[in-house]
Amino acid sequence: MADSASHFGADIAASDMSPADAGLAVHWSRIRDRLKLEVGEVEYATWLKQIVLGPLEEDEITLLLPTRFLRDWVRGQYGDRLQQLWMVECAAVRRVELQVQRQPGGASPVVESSRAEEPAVVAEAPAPAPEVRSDLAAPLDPRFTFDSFVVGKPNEFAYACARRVAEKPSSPGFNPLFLYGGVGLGKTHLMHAIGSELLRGGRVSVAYMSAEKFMYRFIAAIRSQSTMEFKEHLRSVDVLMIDDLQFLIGKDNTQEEFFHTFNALVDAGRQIVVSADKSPSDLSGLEDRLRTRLGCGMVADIHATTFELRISILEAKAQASGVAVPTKVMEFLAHKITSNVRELEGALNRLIAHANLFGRPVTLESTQEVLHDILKAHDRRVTIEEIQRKVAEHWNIRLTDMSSARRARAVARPRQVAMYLAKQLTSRSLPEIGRKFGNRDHTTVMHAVSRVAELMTTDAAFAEDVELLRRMLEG
Ligand SMILES: Nc1ncnc2c1ncn2[C@@H]1O[C@H](COP(=O)(O)OP(=O)(O)OP(=O)(O)O)[C@@H](O)[C@H]1O
Repeated sequence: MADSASHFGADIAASDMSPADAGLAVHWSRIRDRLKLEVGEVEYATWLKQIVLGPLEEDEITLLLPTRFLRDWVRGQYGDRLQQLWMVECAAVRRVELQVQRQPGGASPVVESSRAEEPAVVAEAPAPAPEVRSDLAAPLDPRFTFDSFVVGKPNEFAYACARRVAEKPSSPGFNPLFLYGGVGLGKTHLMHAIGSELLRGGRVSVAYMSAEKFMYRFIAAIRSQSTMEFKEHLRSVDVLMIDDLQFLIGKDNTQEEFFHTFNALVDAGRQIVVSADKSPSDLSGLEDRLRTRLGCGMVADIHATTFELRISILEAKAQASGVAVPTKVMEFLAHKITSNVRELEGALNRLIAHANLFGRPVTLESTQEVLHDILKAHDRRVTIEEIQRKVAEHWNIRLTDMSSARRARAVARPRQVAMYLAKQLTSRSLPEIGRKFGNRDHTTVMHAVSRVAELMTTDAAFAEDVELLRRMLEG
């Protein structure tokens, strides 16, 4: 720990660390470790090592770079990734701002904001980009293997296709392999797994890069007048994998270049693997001829995770970490964090780091404490209309009776339950709730809330009904 504390200190703009700064430093350290793994030591040392953590203001974290050139380059190449990593790592951060750090001694403020005078990133990209020639592709993350990929209903087809390509690249019907699905569902993981598997078998050359990187590398090659080398290099690989193809939408020249590379490779019997957030036919904004070609091989989608898959993923990741995570905690997380695997994994990693750091077991209570910010962000916002609909369905009454003047118990009791749940599950005030129930007075709502609470203590079946409704509404 002493080691990492001094390491953080060196990377924080202010020298005195408040507890909030220390928390940010821990987040930043994890993000840097992750980036290092993703981009490799050399690229990290060249471009990212010099970033210094700046202040968090509202939901915007500032990262400082020593020169304008570096700032623009980092923004162009890694801006989105930094933003994604921060959002997953720290729920308080929604935006990342990259700024130039002024040298101390001048009268100017410590940082120079430059959003308004934003030059196009590409326009300021470095003239000769040495790695365009030497290191075109991004390194593969050694953790993203087929073995570490948890298979379930939502991803079994994509997994099977990926395995097939890794075993027999360029098989008819599987070229190109087009993987698509929402954010953080495992597309990149599967692509890296294909690459690692192929490299393990030797004899093939594999190039993996994000579409965004493809674009920057292409533009850098134009600037350094090395497009021929760029083209030749890409056309010499056995397997080309391009991640997040949606980034090419609207980038006509780069699309054109990709289209030609694509054709040259497929015609030469090489394998292409592409990922995107939508299917080829839904990627409007891509040139038609490219879309058509992308859809010509195997198109496999990764669906949103199910509860069962989330549990299996948590089990596998917890087991790999060596930290005991109770089933109850996994069920709680799988229930609460449904958006994507990246967030689920981030939450689990935080719990594990916490348990290791303090030598305490993971419990439901510690989970709620350690993850309070993430859990808050995932709290479902239930509306009064949803509550009214569910309650009306449950007792088989008309939705309009939620606001009608009818006082028969068969109608009045469900209405009271809906008011009770509206008070429990939303942040609406009593008068606001009253208004949604046919302009009733707030005292009527107050009466309904206490009546339902009272009945729940005396009538077990009724209490069960209300609890069931609450669970359904909380999602
Ligand atoms: N089925 C799975 N088994 C194990 N880990 C998974 C699975 N699905 C996703 N992950 C993990 O979730 C994280 C996010 O996955 P990945 O980066 O592959 O998502 P993605 O679909 O490429 O997202 P994006 O659209 O943001 O590029 C990774 O750490 C990955 O290892």
